[in-house]
Amino acid sequence: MFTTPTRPNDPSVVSFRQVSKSYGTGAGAVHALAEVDVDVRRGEFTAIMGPSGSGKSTFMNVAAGLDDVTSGGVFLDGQPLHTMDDTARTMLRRRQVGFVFQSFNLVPTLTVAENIVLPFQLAGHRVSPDEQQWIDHLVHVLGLTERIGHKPAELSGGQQQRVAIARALAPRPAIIFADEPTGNLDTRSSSEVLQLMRSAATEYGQTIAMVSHDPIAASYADRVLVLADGRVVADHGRLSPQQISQLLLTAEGVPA
Ligand SMILES: Nc1ncnc2c1ncn2[C@@H]1O[C@H](COP(=O)(O)OP(=O)(O)OP(=O)(O)O)[C@@H](O)[C@H]1O
Repeated sequence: MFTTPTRPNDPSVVSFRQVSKSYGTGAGAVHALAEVDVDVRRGEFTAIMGPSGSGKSTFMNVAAGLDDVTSGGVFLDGQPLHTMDDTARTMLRRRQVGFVFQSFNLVPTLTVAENIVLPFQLAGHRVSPDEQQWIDHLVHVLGLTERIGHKPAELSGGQQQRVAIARALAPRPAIIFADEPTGNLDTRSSSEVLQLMRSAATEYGQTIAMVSHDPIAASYADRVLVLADGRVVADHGRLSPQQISQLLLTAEGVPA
């Protein structure tokens, strides 16, 4: 029915084909996503913006296979999430999706090193020498070498988020979803974290989709998507914070 799924060499990592997601039925139904057709392109850093309730979290949850669609097709790295069962989606997510959250979500009892290799352990996968080299490289470029044996509570917020980014990048997933990654950080740590995500896309070709309300954060992205009432109402290349603020003001006034 949906004929253009992504494949590993395709330019899209996530494809939405006429995706709708509703909560409830009848007059009281909420259409969190309404016939969304969009691709998240490989190697790009995409910002997903929009007012509260516009569907950003739903977009991310559906794209990551955490939530079912009501109708339409969702492809993640060429795999049709909408036809897969929970177990298959979980396996795919463990291999191909990294997450970075506002609240860092590190395991408090584990060291930095142990947190970073956690995705490998959850997938029941032993870290190969090549993967260990990559992890060592990430730890170095993310400035975590001195902190490798520390627990999260002994780190600043910015350092904790850098650990979360290392953990997300370590398995080289097809895509990293970042949900307000700078929401709990001061200005300086925010710009460090955003610059690191920017570099991950430019230098490693890492695909990143970031949900954010912040025009400054979104100005680091290659592409800015704006949702309103469950629809994509704007789709732009790189923009300045001022242009993004203006875009949000306009987009919020766009009828669904
Ligand atoms: N589990 C649910 N049950 C019912 N309605 C829901 C549920 N989850 C989300 N919604 C509704 O779907 C719409 C989109 O919600 P969503 O959380 O995706 O928006 P958002 O853009 O991420 O908002 P915010 O910026 O406030 O986090 C909202 O109207 C919300 O109330």
